[in-house]
Parts: sequence; structure tokens; C-alpha cells
Amino acid sequence: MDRLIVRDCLLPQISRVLEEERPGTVSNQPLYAVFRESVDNGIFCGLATAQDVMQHPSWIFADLTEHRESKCVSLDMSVDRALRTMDQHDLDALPVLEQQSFVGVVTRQSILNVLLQRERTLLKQTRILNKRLAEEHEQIVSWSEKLAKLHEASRSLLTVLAHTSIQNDLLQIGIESLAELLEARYGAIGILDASGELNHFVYTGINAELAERIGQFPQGKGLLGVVIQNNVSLRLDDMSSHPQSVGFPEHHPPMKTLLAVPIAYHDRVYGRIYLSDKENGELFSKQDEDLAFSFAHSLSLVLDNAREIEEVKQARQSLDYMAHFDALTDLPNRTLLKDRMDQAISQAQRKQRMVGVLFLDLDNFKVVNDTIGHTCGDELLKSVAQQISDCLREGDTVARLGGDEFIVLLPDLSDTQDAAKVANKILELLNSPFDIGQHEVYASVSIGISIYPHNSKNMEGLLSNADGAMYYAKKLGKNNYQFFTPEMNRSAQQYIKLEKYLRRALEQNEFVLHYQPQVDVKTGRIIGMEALIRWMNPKLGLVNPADFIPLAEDTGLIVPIGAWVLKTACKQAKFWQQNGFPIRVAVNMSSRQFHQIQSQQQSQHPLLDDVLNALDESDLPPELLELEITESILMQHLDTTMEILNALKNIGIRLSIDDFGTGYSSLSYLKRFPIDILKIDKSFVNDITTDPSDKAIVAAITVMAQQLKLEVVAEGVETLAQLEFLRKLQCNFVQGYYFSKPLSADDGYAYLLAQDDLNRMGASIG
Ligand SMILES: Nc1nc2c(ncn2[C@@H]2O[C@@H]3COP(=O)(O)O[C@H]4[C@@H](O)[C@H](n5cnc6c(=O)[nH]c(N)nc65)O[C@@H]4COP(=O)(O)O[C@H]3[C@H]2O)c(=O)[nH]1
Repeated sequence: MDRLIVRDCLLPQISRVLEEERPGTVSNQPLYAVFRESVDNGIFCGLATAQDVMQHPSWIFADLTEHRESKCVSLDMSVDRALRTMDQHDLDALPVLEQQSFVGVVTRQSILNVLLQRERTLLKQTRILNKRLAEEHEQIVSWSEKLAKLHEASRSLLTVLAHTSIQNDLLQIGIESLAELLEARYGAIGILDASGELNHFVYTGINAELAERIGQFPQGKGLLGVVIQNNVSLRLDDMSSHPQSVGFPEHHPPMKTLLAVPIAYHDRVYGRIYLSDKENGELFSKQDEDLAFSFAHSLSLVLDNAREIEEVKQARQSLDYMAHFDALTDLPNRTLLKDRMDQAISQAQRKQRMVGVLFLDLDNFKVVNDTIGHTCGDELLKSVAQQISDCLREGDTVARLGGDEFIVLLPDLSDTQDAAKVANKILELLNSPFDIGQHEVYASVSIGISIYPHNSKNMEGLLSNADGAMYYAKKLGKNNYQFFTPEMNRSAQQYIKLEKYLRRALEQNEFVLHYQPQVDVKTGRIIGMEALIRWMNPKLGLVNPADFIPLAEDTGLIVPIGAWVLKTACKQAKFWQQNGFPIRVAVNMSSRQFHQIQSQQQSQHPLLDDVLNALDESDLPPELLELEITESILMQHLDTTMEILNALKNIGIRLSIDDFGTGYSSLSYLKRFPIDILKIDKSFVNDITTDPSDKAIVAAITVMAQQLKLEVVAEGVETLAQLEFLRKLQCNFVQGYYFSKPLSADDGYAYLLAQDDLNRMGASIG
């Protein structure tokens, strides 16, 4: 409150008199302001009191004012000072002057009156304030009670944090508390599942029967859909007027006001809460909305926590799954197989029974992978896994060890022949082709069988023996099954050893090329040499190509080996050329070289890369290089093969078909592919002089080749008679022991020199 000054306490009325007047003539007033000349704007002379008048009734006012001490105060003087002045001079009133002019009078009484007035006002205000305070206190108490209840409800929700799933009864307590707190007639909590459907729905204010009739809330429609989809709260005073007030099922009690809040954590909406119609008919307030929102927030924490726990649980489950199952085929892996095998063995031991272990390996999986790609390869493995699983009995296990290796575990066998029956069933099953993408793929298997307790008493032994038997089955031409025998073990061990050594052979420089001359039948001159690989291993000795080429093809090692052969053969041919023998070198190609996958970084097929590198490095003219391909290479992946062959042809390389007549011999490809030479297989040449059908075949091939303007090389010529016969047929070139066995590079060169001498001396070839 402002400081009190004299201006605030002026006496409302004061009698103004002239100095010459006599008090008796004026009305009886407590105080007179005395002026000279005029009462309005005359000179102020002083104050006269009723007491003065009483004491000196016959005096004029001039006498009275002169007689009195004259003290005055200003308008801005504080009342304290004015009162002090009055005290000092023993006065009850003081004139108030402003710039010498009289403006009024202040008295003890007038000051007191103002003070009293002020106090009254203050009191009144204090009373009002007190009343307000009391009301606010009451409200604070009620709000803190509400908050306490809300916290109680939230707390009960938060207790579920330790649980993995939301429990309906907790949600029920939640919605009941919230509806009670906000005095809402109806309330419901709806929680969505992962697919967005309401899977928890608790309600209050409606009975179970009605709830049943209400049934599911259609998702995404109407007001509640808006709350969920837009993650916003809604507070409506009259739902019916809202354009989106559809979405409540038809049996839902009519509702007027609505408060709906999303249950959301960050941007993830878990569901929504709605409350409707306050009991007292009031509208939902902002505070109600805040409370509901705070409750929904607590609930969202619970739900978010539950989601996280669920995710961790699933991750754990999938880790567990990954530890025991193969991710590609969903079959048990080695770890789980071990468990099952241990169980089967101990049971068989107790019951005096047998356990069968079938080791399966797909026959040409690597080729499939290389030719139609890894994705199709994976598809094939999945289909094979499925087929094998489908044909087994319930207690049997099929597991994938990795790659294209599967194990079938047959516990509780009473007869070893039962294992053979299963193996037969699998072989038959895999006889039909699989549709993989746009390809029809055949996936035969080789199966090795070992039996507990005959072949081993533990898992490692049984697996290793079944593996050995499987190798044996492969050796016997694949697509069959073999029971383990100790001899097999030895041959399997040898195969494994061979593979181990073969992997190191290139870097250890263990390969050499031998060369077998090819002779022009007419002139007797050497027109080329076929490069034939030899492997000299310090431990194994000389290994024949027939013994390691199939293994190199199976393992894919043929690709780097083939690249080495190309380089070495080209260098050798360059040497011959530089030394006066511009003859061709013929190099055998494997299908794996043709069916390598071209990576995105490679601008051309890897085989073309290898060939061009070999030519570049050796500086050999392309026409002195001949590539021998088999009929089977031509038959697979026609488009890619055709592309590669055309590219090779464009470079100027000569192309021949090896072992002609032994394969599919589809004559149409002879026209379609850019072939230069046919090599008649030595099996036909062998009996050409004695076997009329071989004779006819070789004759037919030669005539056909002549028609197609292809050159013919007959392989495996061992005798003069064979040579003569071929000469008559006008076969162009011959190759065989009759002229020479494959020779080392040095011997080959010596042979060239010797033949050259002979030719110069005019000797003929036979
Ligand atoms: N009985 C008899 N045999 C004869 C006669 N003349 C030649 N031979 C043999 O017949 C095989 C001819 O090679 P191929 O049909 O291409 O058959 C080859 C070829 O398919 C493969 N091979 C050899 N070297 C390579 C190579 O560098 N790469 C590839 N991919 N395969 C190769 O190994 C197979 C066997 O090669 P080799 O053991 O060197 O056996 C050679 C050769 O020594 C004969 O008058 N009588």
C-alpha cells in the first residue's frame, strides 16, 4: 500500500471566513480558514478553531489568528511528519499551503479517518484473499489427492515392468482408476498387437454382456483411429457434432463428451485410452486431459519395456536356434546332431539295437552353384533338405553338416538293411529333377552308410566311416550308396590325402606339362602338340590326370590349374615358334572353367581373361592356340557357352571337340558352334581295323566333318593299320603312341627337331 501523505488526508470541508468577520456571525464550525480581502483567492491568514471562538466570542477572526501560532504543511508531506508537527506545537489541525496558497486543512481526525478507511480496505482485501487462499488450498488438496491416486494407478502399472506381457487385470485396474479419477462414465484401454489389431481391450462403465455385443472396434476409422494414427489427444465437448465421430460400434452406449489420448512412447503408438461423459455432466478439462496423458505415458513405458523384453527374448531364442539349426535349411546342425546321436547311441546300447548313419553328398553341387549361381544353389539345398526330411520316419533325424553334406541318423535299427532301404528311398526321390527358378536341376547324391556298433561306437567314428563310404560311392560313379568297410576307409583316407596335396600342388610347382605330337596324315609333318598335365608329388609320386582331374573338378581347383596350363602351354608354343616350329598347342578345357561366375568387377568372362593373359604373357599368336572342349561343355548353358566360344573364335583361337562320339553327339551343335576340329575318341580308333561298327562310326564322322568343313584328328593311333585306315578315310590329322607318347617339354622339342631332320631327308610317316 502507498505511503500516506497530507494530500490523502485533507479535511473534506472547511469554513472560509474573512479576517474582519466576527465568529459570532458565522455558523458554529470546528475550524475556520481565515482570509484577507477575499475568501476565495485572498491571502490566507491562519486557522481559527471553535475553541478560540468560544474563548474570545467578541474578537474578530484577525485577532484570533494573530493570537494563534501559525504553522503550515505542504501537500506532499508525509502524515507522520504532519502529526509530529502537530505534536510539537500542540495543535490538532494544520493549514496546507502550496506555493503560498491555501489548499486545505489536515487534522488529527482527518488523518485518523483516512487511516481507518485504509485499514478497513486492507481488512476487506485480506478477507477476500484469505477466502481465496482457503479455496485454493482446498483445490490443492484435491489435486494432490488426485495425483496420489494417479500415481497409485501408475505404480501398479509400473509393477508390470518386470513382466514380459501386459496383463489384462492390470490394465483393468488402470482404466477403472482413471475413470474414477476423472469421474468419467465410460472408459476403455485398447492395446494394439504387432499387426495393428486391438489385442487387449479393457473397459469400465459397460457390462460384459454389452462389451460382448460391442465387439471389436474397427481400426483406423473414426475418432479413435485418428488418435492412434496421428498420435494426438482429442477432447470433444459434443462428439455428435464432430465429422469423424464414426468408428464407435453401433451397440456402444451413446456418448456426448470424449477424451481420448494415445498410448505412445516417442513415435511408437501402442494403443489408446478413451473416457467419455463425466458423471456430473461437466466437460473434460485441460487438467483432465493432462492427467489422462500422464497415465497413458506411464502405460506406454510399461508397454515399451515389455516390447524390449520381448525383442531380447526373441533374439535369445533365435541365438539358441542358430546354435542348433542350420539357417539355410532349418535342419539340425552338427551340434544338435551330436546331441541326437549321443542319445541314439546310449539308447541303442541299452536296448541292444543298432544306429544307422547315412552320409549324403550331392554329386554335382559345385557345378550347379557355379553354373546357375549361389542363390539357386541355396534353393536346391533347401529343396533337397525338404525332400529328405519328408521321406523319413518321425524318430529319424536329418542334419546339414555344411555345404552340400547331409547326415541322416536312423536310431533304433534292428536290421542293417533298413539303412539300405532308406538310402534307396532317398536315391529314388532325388532321381526326379527339381524346379529351381527357371532351371530344371538334377541333384543325385552319393551316400555312405556306417552302423553302430559295427563300424564305430562313437559319433566321430561313425561320421568319419560314413564319410569314407560316401567317397567310395562317388568313386563308383556317384548316385549310389555304399556300406562302410575297412578297405573303404583306406581308399577314402587316400582320397582325402590326395585332396590335401592337390591344394598345395600349384604353389609347390608340382605340375608339369607333357606334349603329344599331332601329325598331318598327308605330309607327315607335326602340325601341333596336345598339352597333357602331369602331377609329380614328392610323397605320392607321379599321379595320372585320370586320378586327380576329377578331384580337381570336384573341388574347383581345376580353375587355377587350368589357368596355369594355359600359360605354360602358350609359353612352350612360343618357344617352338621362335625356334622355327610354328605349330599349334592344344589345351584341354574343363567345364568348370567355362562355368565360372563372372563377378560385377569383371568386364568379361574369367575364362576369356585367363586365355588373353596367357596369350599376352607369351606373345603367342592366337591361331597357334587350340582349346579342346568336350561335348558336355557344349550341352550345358548354351547361351553363355556360345558367347564364350564366339569370343574365343573372334580372338582367332581354334576350337576342337575332344572325345567326339562318346558324349551326346548332338549333330546340330556342330553347325551352331564355331568349331574347327573334331577329335575322334581313341575308343573308336582302337578297334577300327577289327570292329565293323567302330569302322562305320569313324567313317561317318570323317565324312560328316568333311561336309561341314571341319578338320578331323584321330586320337589313340597305335598301329600302322589304324593309320592306313584313317588315311583312306582322308582323316586330316592323327595322334597316338604310334608316333609318340606324351613327351616332356625337352623331349618334345627334341622330337620336333628329329622329325624335322627326317622330313628334310624326305622320310614319310608310314
Ligand atoms: N591308350 C592310349 N592312350 C593314349 C594314346 N595316345 C594318347 N593317349 C592318352 O589319351 C589321353 C588323351 O587325352 P584326353 O582324351 O584329352 O584325356 C585327358 C584329359 O581329359 C585329361 N587331361 C589331361 N591333361 C589335362 C589338362 O591339362 N586339363 C584338363 N582339363 N584335363 C586334362 O586327362 C585325360 C587323360 O590324360 P592322359 O592320361 O594324359 O592321357 C592322354 C594320353 O596320354 C594311345 O595311342 N593309346
